[in-house]
Parts: sequence; C-alpha cells; structure tokens
Amino acid sequence: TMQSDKGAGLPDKKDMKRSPASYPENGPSQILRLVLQELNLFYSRDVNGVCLLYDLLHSPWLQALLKVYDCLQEFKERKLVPATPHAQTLSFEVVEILHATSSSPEIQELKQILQAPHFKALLSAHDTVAQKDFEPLLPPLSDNIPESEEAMKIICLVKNQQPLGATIKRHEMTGDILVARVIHGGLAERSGLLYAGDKLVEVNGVSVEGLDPEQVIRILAMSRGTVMFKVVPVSDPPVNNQKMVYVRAMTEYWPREDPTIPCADAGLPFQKGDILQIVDQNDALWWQAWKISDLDTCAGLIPSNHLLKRKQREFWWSQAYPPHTQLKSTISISMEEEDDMKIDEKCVEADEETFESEELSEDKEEFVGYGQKFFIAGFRRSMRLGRRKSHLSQLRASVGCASGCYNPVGAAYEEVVRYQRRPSDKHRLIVLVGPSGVGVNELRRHLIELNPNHFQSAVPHTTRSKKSYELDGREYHYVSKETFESLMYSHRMLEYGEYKGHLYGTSVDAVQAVLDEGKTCVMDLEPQNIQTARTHELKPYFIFIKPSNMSCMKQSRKNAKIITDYFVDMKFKDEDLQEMEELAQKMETQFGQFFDHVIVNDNLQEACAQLLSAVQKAQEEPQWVPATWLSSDTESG
Ligand SMILES: Nc1ncnc2c1ncn2[C@@H]1O[C@H](COP(=O)(O)OP(=O)(O)OP(=O)(O)O)[C@@H](O)[C@H]1O
Repeated sequence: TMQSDKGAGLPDKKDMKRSPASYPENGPSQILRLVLQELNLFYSRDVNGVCLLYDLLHSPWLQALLKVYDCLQEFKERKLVPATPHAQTLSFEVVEILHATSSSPEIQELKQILQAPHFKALLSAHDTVAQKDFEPLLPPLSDNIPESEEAMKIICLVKNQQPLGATIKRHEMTGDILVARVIHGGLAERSGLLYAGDKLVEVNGVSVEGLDPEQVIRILAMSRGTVMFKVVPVSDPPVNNQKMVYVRAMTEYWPREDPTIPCADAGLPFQKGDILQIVDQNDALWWQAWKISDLDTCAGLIPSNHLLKRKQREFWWSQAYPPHTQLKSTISISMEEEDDMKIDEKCVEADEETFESEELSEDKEEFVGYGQKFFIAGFRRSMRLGRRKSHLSQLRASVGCASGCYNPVGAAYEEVVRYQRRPSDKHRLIVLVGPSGVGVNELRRHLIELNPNHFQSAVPHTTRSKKSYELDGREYHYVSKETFESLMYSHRMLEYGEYKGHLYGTSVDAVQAVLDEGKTCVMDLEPQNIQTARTHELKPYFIFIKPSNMSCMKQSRKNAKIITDYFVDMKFKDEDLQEMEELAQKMETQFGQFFDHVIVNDNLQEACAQLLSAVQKAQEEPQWVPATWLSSDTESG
C-alpha cells in the first residue's frame, strides 16, 4: 500500500504531456517533484520524520496550488501588445483606398463595416488603450496663480432618487461647511471621490460660503440627476483599515427616538439580539454598521459601545428602583466618561434627503425616554399552589443574585463569531427558557423521548436523603448541605433552590457528564440564570418557548392541566394564560438578546418538530456565538 500511496499524488504522465507549458523547468511544482523523488529514497530507508514531510508535500491540495501558481506565473509573462497604436488612422486610409477602387459587393461590405459607428468607437477605444492615453486633457495652468491658493476638486455625482450617503457639518471655529461623514455603501462612498473632512466650496455652482448647513441641504434637495461639488479635499483622507467586527446587540436602539444622533435618517435601528457587522469605528461616538440580515442596503449610524452604554445608564438611572449594588458604579462611571461626550460634534450634521439638520446643544444631549423599559425586579413566578419553581425563585432572591443576576448596563454590544461545531467537538448544551406553564417540560420530554440515547437531562443534586428505590446518580446526586453550598458559592451550580427545607439544583458538572458521553444535554433554565450558563465549555444554545396569542392558547390548552404539587392538576384559567403572556413578554424584553431561537408553542406537534429541527441546526450548522468562547478554546488548547 505504501508504494501505491506514494505514486498517487504525483502529476501523472498524461497530464504532463497535455500541457508541458504549465510546468516550467524551474517552476515550484517541478522543484516539488524533484524534492519528492529525493524524499522517496529516505522514505524507503525509514528515516525519522520523513514520512510526515513526505505526506505534506505529497498532498493533492499543495500540488494543485503549485500548479495554479505556475499557470499564473506563465500568464504574467505573456503581455498583450497592440500591433499598432493607430488603428483608427489605418482604418481611414483603408476606406480612402476602397473609395478609389472599383466597387464589388465585398468592398461595399468592408466599407460599411469600417464606417459603422460602433466599429469606429471600438478602434478609438483600442487606440486610447494602446497609447495609454487615459488622463483627461487639461488646459495649461496660467503662470500667475497665487502660491497660497488651495487645490480644489470638482466632483459630479449622478443620483437617482437615492440619498447622497454623506452628512455635512459646520466647523465650530472657521464656519466652513465640511463633509462630516461618508456612509459606507452609499452613493458618495461608492464614488470614491468624497471624504469626511472635505471642505465644500460650491454646490451646483452656488458658493456655500456663509451659508447654513440647512441652506446647503436645500440646494442639494432641489437638484435632480447630477450634483456638482467643488471641494477642497481633506489633506489626508481617512483610511478604513479596521477589521470587520460582528456583534450581537444586547439592547435595542431606535434612532428616531434619539435626539442626539447626528442624523436620524442615517441611523440604523436594531433590536436586541440582532447581529450587526460594524464597518467603521473611526468616530469614538458614532459607528457605522450593517445588519447581517439586510446586507444590500447602505450602512447606518449606531452609537459606539461607549455611547450606547452611557445612554443605557442614563435610562437606567431614571428608573425607579435600580438595585443598590449597581448605584455606585453608575455614578463613578458616568462621571468618568463625561469628557468623552464633550468631544461630540457640536457642528451641524445633517442628511440631505431629509433637509433637516440639528444643532446639538448641551441640553439636547440628555437622552430621554430611551428604548424599552428594563424590567428590574425578579420575575413574579406564579405562586400557583406552591410549585417547586416558585420556591427556587424565592430562594434566589434571598441569596441576592448569587448565580449571576443579569446586569442590564453590562455591555451594549457583544462581539460574536461564527461557530461551526466539528463532529469531534462536544455537543452544545440546549437550554429551553419560557414562562411557567408554556410547555417547556412537555417539549423537553418529547425531545428526549424521540431519541433517549442521544438527548438527555442532567442529573440534579439534592440534600434530601435517598429513598429506598432511588439510586445515587440516577434520580439525584445525594450530597450534604455543605457540599451543595460549596458548589453554589463556587458558581458550579447553574440553577438551585430550596424546597421543603432541602436544596435542589443542577450543576455544571452534571451537564458536562452528559456532554462528555457524546450526547446532547437538554435542560430548562430561569432566564435570570442564562448568564451563568453562557460559558465556552457548555456553549449553550438558548431556545425561547413562548405562548401564542390568547385565543389560540384558549383553544390549544382546552384540555391541558397546569401541573401542580397538589394531587389535583387544574385547568388553565384565562388569567393563567394572561399571566403567561405577560411573563413571556417581559422575558423577551429583558432577555431577548440571548435567545438563539424562538418557538411558539401553540400546536404541540408543530412545536416539537420545530424544536427538533432547531436543536439539529444548533449542532450541525454555523451559529453566532460570543467571540470569547472561541478564544478561550484556543487558549486551553
Ligand atoms: N402545545 C400544547 N398544547 C396543549 N397542551 C400543552 C402544550 N404544551 C404544553 N401543554 C400542556 O400544558 C401543561 C403545562 O406544560 P408544562 O408542564 O410543560 O409547562 P412548563 O412550561 O414546563 O411549566 P412549569 O415550568 O411551570 O412546569 C401540561 O399539562 C402540558 O401537557
């Protein structure tokens, strides 16, 4: 097998005969062949390490790559040169001669061809290229230009109903009208002619000196078709060599509700959980980004991480009862960043399409009524008949967010990367989240029943004593209160609570144990505990289960029972469904950014099918995950 193996990757003789030109004598693929022949000798002598090198050099991809390289090299040598740079003149001469000769049908035809406009244009283009005559002809400069005169640029842009994709502002000191921003993917940017910092001198022949930005915008608005700018180009146009960054929006943003945005029309609205591609971070306050779901529009303005965090904090501050633990940091951070805001453009910046421009004044910077309302207090679990979960929540409240209570002013954007699980990687933890009674357990049970060898729950811990028919590690891990508490305080518990004086909870290790067996662990979590589970080791995928609208729910839950601790399960009442809907909304508002997928549990069969497909996609298809998950993977090897 070794022999035949070795022969397999070498370029075969047939290949070589067909195109000898693609293997120049000193070309890398020729050299590689010689090296391989040489190595072959060592290979047969079993020299240490040769095998590895041989296999590498032998690999078909490397050979193919070198072949491509050789071909490209060859074409690089071959340059096309025009036979004459004056084809047009030649053509005229031929036509002259043809006129003088006696006419035949062939001569007539040739004359027609040579005189046809498109043929003439073709020859003209040929000559232009042959003579490398690309520059426009400029009239000679007059001798008496004052030294101090600024170089100007005249730019013509043809706009077809579309916005210019640039904003202007007035320079605070000089009063000049400057291009404030060029939006990525917009008309101005695509032209490659207009840069942020360019000084406008004229628009459509009208001098802008002494004009308000609003007046400039009015001139622009009146122009249809071609717009002509005379500009003094910025001395060093900004180069955007930043790498593209993808982020998940951890909050929502509505530019129209933000009085501080330099231009609301250029703003990019987004919702929690949207994945954005940030294309420009040159400005400390306003970045440019695309939504990856909507890549064919031009980019929009979004607040920078800093700015958005500040906006969040201001809103947070104005809320009634922020937990006191966060008050201190709120004050210190906002004071620290006060200076940052002062560098904001005080100049007008406006979009020409709206004919609006705003003077940003100090008092206008205050951000009022921003975004949604944060839901602060822990969710009121339905205290329906003292179900175990309500005890869990109570305990959690008394422990005081020990398991990572979500800090709403944490991060504005979270950097994300595409993660494709390799077959050798562990499965991702599947977490179902949803309001009580929506069917989280029902769906989880169905999924596990579909393939119990593949889908599994984690074995919970408890401090209660083992019953005779139970097995340690099957129903529960039975541990002492001390052990349980040490797991709790070392953050090894994803969720825990007290019930009838005993502690219950699910540990990270119990989940790991399922994943280590090559299985998919499926669990449900209270949304408050999402953050605890979001680690690179578990790479959880969160599926939000939500109720359908009231009338559908009334119908589909007609015969369903609320599962209680009492012996009698009760039917869903209208207020149960109402409460479920409200709770679902609150969960989505506060935690929506973490949900990778949302399933409406109306018809059970359909919801089950959707769940199965979502779980498969989570494991098999690329998904956006926090960038830190993958960087910590490489760190740990
Ligand atoms: N799509 C559905 N159609 C009809 N009944 C359903 C559907 N989904 C769940 N149910 C029923 O609703 C009841 C509550 O479901 P389940 O116990 O799974 O809720 P849950 O979200 O786990 O709530 P909790 O966390 O409070 O236990 C059960 O009786 C279940 O059979």
